[in-house]
Amino acid sequence: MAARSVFRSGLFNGRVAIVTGGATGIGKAITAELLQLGCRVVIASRKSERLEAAVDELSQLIISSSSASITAVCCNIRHEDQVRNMVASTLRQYGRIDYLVNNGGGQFSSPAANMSLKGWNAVIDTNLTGTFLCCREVYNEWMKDHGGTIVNIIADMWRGFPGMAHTGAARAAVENLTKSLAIEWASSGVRINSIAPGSIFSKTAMENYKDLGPMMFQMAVPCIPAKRLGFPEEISPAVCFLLSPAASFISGATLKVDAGQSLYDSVWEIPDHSAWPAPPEGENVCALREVMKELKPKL
Ligand SMILES: CCCCCCCCC/C=C/C(=O)SCCNC(=O)CCNC(=O)[C@H](O)C(C)(C)COP(=O)(O)OP(=O)(O)OC[C@H]1O[C@@H](n2cnc3c(N)ncnc32)[C@H](O)[C@@H]1OP(=O)(O)O
Ligand SMILES: NC(=O)C1=CN([C@@H]2O[C@H](COP(=O)(O)OP(=O)(O)OC[C@H]3O[C@@H](n4cnc5c(N)ncnc54)[C@H](OP(=O)(O)O)[C@@H]3O)[C@@H](O)[C@H]2O)C=CC1
Repeated sequence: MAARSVFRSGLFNGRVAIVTGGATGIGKAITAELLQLGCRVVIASRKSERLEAAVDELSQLIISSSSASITAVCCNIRHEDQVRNMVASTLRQYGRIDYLVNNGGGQFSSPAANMSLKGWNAVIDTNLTGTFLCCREVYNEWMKDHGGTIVNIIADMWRGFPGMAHTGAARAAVENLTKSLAIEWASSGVRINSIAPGSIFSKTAMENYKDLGPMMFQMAVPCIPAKRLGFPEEISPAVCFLLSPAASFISGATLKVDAGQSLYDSVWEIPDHSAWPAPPEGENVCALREVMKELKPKL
């Protein structure tokens, strides 16, 4: 369960949020914090047993005097009809949608050369097309006429994402989509921003990678200036901030929540090799050869 929110209790009283992937990991922390702030939250993802368990657990956070509530709807964001149903059923239930958090998503780890078209498409459809469908549907059905705020969860793909090239491409595309929609939908009073988390540990995130999971998260630690992993409760306050009136002049932006990881080291090792094309011959190459003779530099 999430730590207590630092925001003013009641900040989101009477507001309604959809959080995709809201039953696990980062999404669960976002849901928990929104509930503590009085929001009525609809969590949406594919697996009904996860949704039910989260509703049972997180409803215990709601104190009797609060306007908060939590309900769930099964939705695979890759399917347009299910996204339409998620939005329509939220509007039937609550009559408004103030916030959309596009958090549902993920990928598998594989060198790009080994990715099948099916695997590539699964990741692009989930993270890019799914996010687009949710944004478009919420906008057309509610936010176009009433305004609202959207936060897209992306990833640390600023230097590419070797080992997860499909998700790097999809998340970079969502960052660009965020900018386009910030302009197209400004006249409706819609703000839209992205959050790019670093390596954030949760049991569900780790288990997605099966046996590789523990090692992947462990390998990331030396590449994080904080020298530790992040946790979902370190992402949710940033989401609440961007949804809140404190961010009323922020749109089309991306907030990195990564302890500086994107500025630092990469887990992807490039083996020593001699495959790179030789430099053009000339006086500088000759001079370097002379100077570095003893060190045997590669040219
Ligand atoms: C390195 C850097 C460290 C970096 C350091 C570590 C930092 C950690 C960063 C963490 C980032 C996170 O996002 S953590 C969050 C993790 N959580 C998630 O990813 C949850 C959601 N993910 C998923 O559901 C799946 O990963 C996803 C592929 C997107 C969807 O799967 P589905 O089964 O629903 O999709 P389908 O349409 O059936 O297609 C699945 C196809 O995908 C391919 N596929 C799926 N898993 C595969 C696998 N392990 N290896 C190869 N290919 C695979 C196959 O082609 C599958 O087809 P067949 O061959 O026919 O089966
Ligand atoms: N953990 C990390 O280090 C980082 C995570 N992220 C991103 O943050 C988000 C949350 O991940 P995290 O909490 O860590 O991991 P989790 O695996 O716990 O969360 C992923 C969530 O997305 C849902 N989901 C996946 N595919 C779909 C789909 N097609 N339709 C609807 N819901 C879907 C899952 O639910 P279900 O299986 O029931 O559908 C699950 O609740 C993801 O987009 C992830 O890629 C980004 C950068 C780093």
